Amino acid sequence: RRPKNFPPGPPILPILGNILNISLENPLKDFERLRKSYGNVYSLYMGPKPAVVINGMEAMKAAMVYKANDFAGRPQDLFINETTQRKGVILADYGPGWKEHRRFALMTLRNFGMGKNSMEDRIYGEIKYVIRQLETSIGKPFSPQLMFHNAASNIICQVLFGRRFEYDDNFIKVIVGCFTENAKIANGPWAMLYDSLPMIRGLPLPFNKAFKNVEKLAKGLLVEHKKTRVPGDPRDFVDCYMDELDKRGEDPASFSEEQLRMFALDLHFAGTDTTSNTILTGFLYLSTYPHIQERCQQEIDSALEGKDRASFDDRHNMPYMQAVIHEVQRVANTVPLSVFHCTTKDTELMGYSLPKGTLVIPNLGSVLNEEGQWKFPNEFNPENFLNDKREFFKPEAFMPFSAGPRMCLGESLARMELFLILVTLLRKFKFSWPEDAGEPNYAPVYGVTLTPKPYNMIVTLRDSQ
Ligand code: HEM
Repeated sequence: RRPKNFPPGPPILPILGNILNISLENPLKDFERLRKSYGNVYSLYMGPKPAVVINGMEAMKAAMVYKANDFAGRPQDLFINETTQRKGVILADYGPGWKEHRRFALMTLRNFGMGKNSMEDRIYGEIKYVIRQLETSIGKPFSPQLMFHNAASNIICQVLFGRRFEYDDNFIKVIVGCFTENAKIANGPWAMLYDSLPMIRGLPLPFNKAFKNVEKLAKGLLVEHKKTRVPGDPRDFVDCYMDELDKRGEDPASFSEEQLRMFALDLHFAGTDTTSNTILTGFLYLSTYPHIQERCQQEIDSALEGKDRASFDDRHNMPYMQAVIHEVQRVANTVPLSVFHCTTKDTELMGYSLPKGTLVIPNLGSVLNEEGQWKFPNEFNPENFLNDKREFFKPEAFMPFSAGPRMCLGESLARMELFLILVTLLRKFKFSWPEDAGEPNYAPVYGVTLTPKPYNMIVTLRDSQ
């Protein structure tokens, strides 16, 4: 039975809780159905463990922003905690170790924004390769999945390790291979069963593969850097962290090499699928909404006239492009259930009582298409981000990066990538839907990140190029 004044939800079965009420393969539709029955804040039992699902902007802000400290924890007893050996930043609990690492990452990423070898340069370094690949595919059906995945991976590698990797490089193949496999396990029924039924955790079941993968990943990650770094002259994020370790000397607090290994893997993981799936969603819509693509191109041509390349600052002269990118993020709903949170103390939300340690699932998708928050909640329409004067504006319900103290740490990098990649490619190429490809299917494949179904597009050089 639910505790007194706990959010309502479907009847709870012994041992199983509510796991039969939701599809373990894709719970999003079930979450929507349950919201209709039980309201914006309801509860589900994953086996014996209660979870509270938060839906809609009002409840999301009430938790993530107005009661930020109460809701900024991360659960510590899930399958994914085991896979990260309780290190890194994404899953770190709310406390001094998380705070120090988050602050360090934000500061380091901000510093990379400036000067020689800036973030923009690092992103352009990779865009060159994307252009080269598109040029070799002119006129033929081309599947962009792998290309954008590798590009996003390489951009974050430029930041972390100061270099990109050829697409068949063994180092990156191992990282990507292990992550892909772990993401599949973490999304699949085995992880859900691991979390719901503690008695099966010691058994030799498929989830054990994920723990082995992480050991394989961490091994050897820093070897090359340690050999080649010049203290005090950092080339990249890893060097900056090592300098910080030197600076801290005997008293490193929460900083350590083990932390750095998991931190780097965290950032690579968080920065790859998210960005690449958003870009893929962008090209899926742009190639099937040619009139929107053309309007973007007209604006790009005029805003960048006489310029070699776009800079992130140019976005201020491109309200339509900005609206399109934000609308892509809205419909992409790339991280639909955010990262799970946890209450840090006994608290209240929308009149319900939530004890300390309650697992919280922020249903970001429910805000991104919430009736009443958007002019056109259920269609792809950049007007959602344009006001009567045709200026770009950002409705409060735009929360693909979540909100509050745990919100995405890579937001500024991600926004820069989306802008520079989309603008540069749209300036040079036209993207069309192949005539024989049938109706486009916009329904994504469910996972920690939503992925568009594989598709082909036809790339041609624009007349003006
Ligand atoms: C379009 C791209 C991206 C989207 C939609 C996205 C979305 C998100 C979301 C929804 C969260 C969870 C926030 C929460 O728990 O409340 C998150 C966390 C995080 N993201 Fe992103 N992200 C993107 C790109 C990136 C990039 C490029 C990086 C790498 C620098 C990154 C690093 C992180 C980290 C480290 C966290 C954990 C923050 C913490 O727990 O304090 N993300 N992101």
